[in-house]
Amino acid sequence: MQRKPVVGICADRKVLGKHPFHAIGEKYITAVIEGAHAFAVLLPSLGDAQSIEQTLAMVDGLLFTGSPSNVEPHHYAGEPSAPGTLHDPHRDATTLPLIRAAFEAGVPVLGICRGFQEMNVVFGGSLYQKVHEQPGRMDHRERDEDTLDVQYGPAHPIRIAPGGQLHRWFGQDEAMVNSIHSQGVDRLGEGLTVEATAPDGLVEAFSVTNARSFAFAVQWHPEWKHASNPLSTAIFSAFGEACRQRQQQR
Ligand SMILES: N[C@@H](CCC(=O)NCCCC(=O)O)C(=O)O
Repeated sequence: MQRKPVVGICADRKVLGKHPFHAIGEKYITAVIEGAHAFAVLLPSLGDAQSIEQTLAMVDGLLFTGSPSNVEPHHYAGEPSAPGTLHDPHRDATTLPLIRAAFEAGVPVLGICRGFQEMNVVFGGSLYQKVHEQPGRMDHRERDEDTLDVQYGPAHPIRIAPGGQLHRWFGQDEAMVNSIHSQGVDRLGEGLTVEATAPDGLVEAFSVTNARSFAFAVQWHPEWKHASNPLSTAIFSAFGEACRQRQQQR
């Protein structure tokens, strides 16, 4: 039997009822299985309770997903969050060091939405906490009253940087993407290359310059109905291929 590459997906820690759970949106799991043709394993967000070294030895790639929670601002010297902001410190304590270690070990990393923001922070970047309150920026949030198909449907165009990895995978200069975020890149991290921007100039995708392997992140949600979206297919195919190459090296 041809074993598939193993992709670890870090969970959100959330309290359901009276107990904490570790949860991952099914759309991320199915996109790894179907889009990257990989074997998905769910990783708990318990900080250093589990060894990063052992995690990296078990996987051929890592996916850092979106989440309604925000990265705690102290990780990027930001102002305290507005009262009532949802955070997930257990996830921060797990993903931020894991992203750094994975990059240094040459393990393929794909970041989506919150995962994109986590990667920017790991490389020394900062976040707008409310993009829509920034002069000249669009409102990148979804509308609560809309259906999922509308929320995750096309919301705005992106300009894809000529000569970049995304342009090489996708082959076009523009695409429509969904938009489900209140936070966004303020200062881009060190050693990151912009791969796509929104009409208001907000960074929508970046790669890690000179990375040993796949190290790419997007602000939008390519996992949503990925198979019917050529841009999503291009991203997950490239990620899956990088994970297969890692698997062959193990
Ligand atoms: N909380 C951050 C990131 C937003 C985000 O990841 N949204 C998706 C949530 C649901 C899903 O996983 O699809 C922000 O507000 O910018």
